[in-house]
Amino acid sequence: MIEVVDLTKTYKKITVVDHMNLYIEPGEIVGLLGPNGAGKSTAIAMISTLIKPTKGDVLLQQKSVINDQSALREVLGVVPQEIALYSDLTARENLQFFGSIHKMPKTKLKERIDVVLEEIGLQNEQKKLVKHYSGGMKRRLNIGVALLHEPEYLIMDEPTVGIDPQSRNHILETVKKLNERSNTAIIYTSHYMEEVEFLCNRIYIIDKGRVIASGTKDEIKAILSSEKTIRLKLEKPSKQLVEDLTMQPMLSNILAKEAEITFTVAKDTNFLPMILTLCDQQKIALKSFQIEEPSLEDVFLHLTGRALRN
Ligand SMILES: Nc1ncnc2c1ncn2[C@@H]1O[C@H](COP(=O)(O)OP(=O)(O)OP(=O)(O)O)[C@@H](O)[C@H]1O
Repeated sequence: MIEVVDLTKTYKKITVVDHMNLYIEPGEIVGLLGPNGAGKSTAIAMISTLIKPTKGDVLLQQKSVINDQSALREVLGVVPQEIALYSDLTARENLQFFGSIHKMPKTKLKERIDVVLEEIGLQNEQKKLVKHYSGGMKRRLNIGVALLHEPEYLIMDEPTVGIDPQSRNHILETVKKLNERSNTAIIYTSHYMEEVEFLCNRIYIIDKGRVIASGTKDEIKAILSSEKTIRLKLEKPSKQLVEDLTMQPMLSNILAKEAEITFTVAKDTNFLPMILTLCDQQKIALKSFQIEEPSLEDVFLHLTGRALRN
């Protein structure tokens, strides 16, 4: 098990990771969900011992790895947010180069490269130069590099940023299969709620360097058990209606996106007559209204008053 205890990082008096506590057990997928700048990358740079914490500790099997990283490096793979590949080499050559850093024996390395190319779905493209790869293929190879030494734990820092939806799905499926087939434990950071919901057994919601909620999806959503989320679909966007809704004390977390408005209300509130009256007064056609299951996005909004993504 890897444990993070009161992990803190301060740059020039600004605390960007603030007494963070979390753990990951063998074989599980844990999500760190938070908006840009929440401190996720800084936290995982400390967990993977790339930077030193100002305070706190990282433990592997209850032993600190801050001053002696060797045991952690053997069992941990890190997929950085930035692509770290040689673009004038092929995929196979990149894997050979990074494998040689791990000082793996030649035959073992060849075996691992074949397995990894299969895991990331690049067998047929392995002889292409990386500079001719799509963004999604580069991201997959970036993951492959971290898998060469068969890590028990893998940290992935926003591995789907900046790629098309199809490549994104491919990466999500790769991560899921990797966990199922090899039982690799994964710490997955993202600001995409859908990815974290799809992949993770447990989730830590991070904001301003702090863990503001943690648990299974159901445990986290239970934070909102006394509220319901409503989605209104209008014929066309209405600024006036959004303003009027904002004035209603029974509604909170009002978000408008084009002709859709969402808000939360206490579970037993009868809000519908008020909405119908407002639409009637302003001659707004209401296409539909739905009561929704709360999402992790709603929990974030409830806890911080801000949306996860702007
Ligand atoms: N070396 C540094 N010196 C000063 N401030 C830093 C440094 N590294 C990070 N920060 C600040 O720490 C905060 C957290 O950054 P971090 O990259 O960890 O967030 P994040 O959640 O990973 O966001 P993103 O998804 O944008 O990478 C940001 O405000 C950032 O500007």
